[in-house]
Order: sequence, then C-alpha cells, then structure tokens
Amino acid sequence: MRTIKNNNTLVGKEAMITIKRMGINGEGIGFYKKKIIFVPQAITDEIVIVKITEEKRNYLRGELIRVKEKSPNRVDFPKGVNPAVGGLELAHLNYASQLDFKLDVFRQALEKYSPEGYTQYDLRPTIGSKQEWHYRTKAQYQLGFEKGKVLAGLYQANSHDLVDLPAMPTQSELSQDTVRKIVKLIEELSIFIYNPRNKKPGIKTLAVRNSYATKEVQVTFITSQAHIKGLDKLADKVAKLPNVVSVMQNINDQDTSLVWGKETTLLKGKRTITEKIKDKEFILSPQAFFQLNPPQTEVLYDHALKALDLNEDDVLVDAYSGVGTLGISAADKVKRVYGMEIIKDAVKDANYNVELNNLDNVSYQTGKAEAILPHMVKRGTFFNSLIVDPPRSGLSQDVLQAILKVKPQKFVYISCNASTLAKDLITLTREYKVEFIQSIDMFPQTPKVEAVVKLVKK
Ligand SMILES: C[S@@+](CC[C@H](N)C(=O)[O-])C[C@H]1O[C@@H](n2cnc3c(N)ncnc32)[C@H](O)[C@@H]1O
Repeated sequence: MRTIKNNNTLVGKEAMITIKRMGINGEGIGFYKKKIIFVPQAITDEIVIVKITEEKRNYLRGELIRVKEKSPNRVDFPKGVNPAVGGLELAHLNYASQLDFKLDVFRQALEKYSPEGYTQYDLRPTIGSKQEWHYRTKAQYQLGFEKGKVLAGLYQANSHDLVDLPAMPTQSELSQDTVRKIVKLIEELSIFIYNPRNKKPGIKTLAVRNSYATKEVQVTFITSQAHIKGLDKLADKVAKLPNVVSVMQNINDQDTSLVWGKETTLLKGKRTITEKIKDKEFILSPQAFFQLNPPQTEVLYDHALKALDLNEDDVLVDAYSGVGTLGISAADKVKRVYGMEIIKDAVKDANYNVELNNLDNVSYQTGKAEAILPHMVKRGTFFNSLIVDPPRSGLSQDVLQAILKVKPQKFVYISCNASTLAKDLITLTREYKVEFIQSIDMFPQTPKVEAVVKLVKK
C-alpha cells in the first residue's frame, strides 16, 4: 500500500471520531473525511479525539489522545504497563464485552466468506476463562541493553522499540518473577545481550515456561552462538532459583524474524517439565507447543471431546497434535489414535507422553498434516473420527481434500483464526453441515479467538 506524500497530509492532525464498531485486532473503527480510521484502545459508540499517525490510500490510523464520550464498557487499563505492547489490546474493555467481541469476530468472518448455510449456524456465546489475569504460563521476552540496564520485554506494535516489562498482568506470577530474577543475574554477571549492530555473541531472547499443575519452571536462553561468555555460571545460578528444574540453550545464529534456532541443548537440570490436564501427564520440551492457559485448556478439550462423542470402536486422528494432549486425553474412550505434528521434538514428547500415561493404542508421527493425512488415505488406513487443531493459517488444500475423500463420521475443528476457519468451511460444507461453533476464550485481554466447531456429515 502506498503512503500518501503531499503537503496536505493528514498525519499529525487531530480529529474527533465516533467509533462505529471494533475490528478483528481489537481496535475501534470510525471514519474521517470518508476514510476508514483504526484507533487502538477505542470502543464502539465512544467519541474520541485522535492524532492521525498514518495515512494510506484507503485508510488511516490514529492514536487515542482523549475519550470525549466514554463507553459504559470501558475499564481502567492496568497501571504500570505500556499499552503499546502486544497482548493487552482489550485490557480497556470489561470482560463481558470482550467475550461478546470474540463472538462477533466469528460472526464477521462468516459474513465475509459466507460458507454454505452460515446464517443458520448455531454460534454459541463465548465461554470465559476462569482466570482473566495471570493466565499465561509462558513468557518469551526479547532482551535488550540500555543505559547499563538489561531490558526484558516485547516490541511495541509495528516497531523495533523494545518495551521493558517489569510487570505483565496476563503473565503467571511464577514465570514473570523468574524472568525478573534472571534479568538481575544477567546484570550482576555482566553477560552480553546480543546486538545485531556489532554482532558480539550474546543472549537474544529469554523463554520461561511454568507448569500450572506441578509448578516446575523451564528456562531457555536463545543465544546468537553456542559459546556465550559466562552462560554456564548464569545457568548454575538460574538452576537454583525457586521451581526451576530445567535450564536449556537454543542457538539461533541468524538475524531473521524467527526467534528459535534449530539446535537446543541442556545446560542444567532436566530437559523437560511436566504438566497435567485432568488425569493425564505431559512432558514439555522448550519448543513444543502447549496451550498457554492450562485450566481453560481443560474446558476447550472437554467441549472438543464431547462434540466428537467418541466410543470404543472409533479410530481417531489427532492432526496438528503438539505434544499429543488431545489424542491422549481421548485415548481411554477409543480403539486407536493416530497423531501427526510438524515439530520433531514435540512428537518425541508426544510418544513419551503415550508411555507416561500407560497407553498402548496411541502413536504420533513427525511431518506435515498435508503430507501424512493424504498418505494415510492413499494407504487405506481406517479412521472414522478426526480432530484438527491447525495453526492460524488453517487447513491446506491437501488436508481439506483428504478430509473430503474419507469423510470421517465424527469431525471437530478447533480454530484459533476466525477468517481461515470461515474460508475452510467454504470447502468443508460441500460434505458437512456445521452443527455449532462454540467460542471459548483462551486469551483474556487480547483479541485472540478460539472455537470448537462440530461438523456433521450431510
Ligand atoms: C494450535 S497448535 C495445537 C496443538 C495441540 N493440539 C494442543 O492442543 O496443544 C498447532 C500445532 O500444529 C503444529 N503444526 C503447524 N503446522 C503443521 C503442519 N503443517 N502439519 C502438522 N502440524 C503442524 C504446530 O507445531 C502446533 O504444535
């Protein structure tokens, strides 16, 4: 998109805007001089004063200066946190309205893509999270160094300005406390923070994950090189911090937007931490995906498995399986589970988790769902039940075609992106009807959505 460059630029001007609705990223949307304007932290029906920060051919962006007429749904933004960091985009909106907003995101996406019969879908009110704050069990903070101090935080939206986060109200106290203790140790031991300008070896990113059930903590230093001066000493001290049982190093020698490199090694303690979902245990290695809000994960899985309505004759495919949590949670109910996942370490964890839970009817394999699923279909491997839990990009054409070929009797789609879900439903509704979409909030204070979708064969 071209930025308009002329002397009549609107950038820098102040304007009074009436907010008409909210966009999928949680920003308020209004109009100014016939152009759509996006205003973060503004709420539907508010009248706000904004400073225009960006002007494009067909839209504007504005910074909220003052709320002239306030919505009754507005609440105080948490103190001591910079609202410009990601992860708190809805923290100025009361929680009931956040839940309505999330349902509306699904409604908007369905209207935009119009999959067959969408006006008739049973779109169920969003189920709220038990914890509205301090639910995130994983902190992944970029490190920086400024005026003799180590910063650990997140980048400001659309910029490379690192915001130090001494407090982060959605983060579990355990992970946040551990981060701040490690920052102090890094300062005390004068360990280098990597700076892409001089490329001196150092730590780039700090990842701290805690188990909700066992309280074990895993710390991973993502570094620019294998050898970082003083890292061993730091690992020794970190391993003595309360609850820390695993200290790992991941090496990423590339200056790209990818945070994690390929190689992960043990510095101190054990390689994994243990989490529990209901009566099942799961070990987690640093890169393996695990839901960030464990108590709400139980709610999500309960709805997904109830929607599948499994019995002992069913053969279930758990596609996009992470460390095997869904398949293992379903294993007692079914004859057999096949799982697939792209990250090798997660699959290793998943197969270990099968043993840990004394199961003999579950197996996981490494690879892309778009390769494995069509291959299973070609080989004639029988399955009659399917659960897909893809990343934000949704299902690929190959996966969609494999599903339409087998047409499993029982089918649940867990979605974390309303747009790709609505697009995928255009294809899936050739053979399936949408029985319901149950929106479930996994990420309070953010615009992120999640839903369990039950599909039934036509
Ligand atoms: C939303 S997570 C769901 C994980 C798991 N079902 C859970 O609830 O913890 C999506 C998972 O899909 C994996 N993944 C991403 N692309 C994939 C692909 N093309 N094929 C298979 N797995 C993929 C990711 O590594 C991640 O573990």
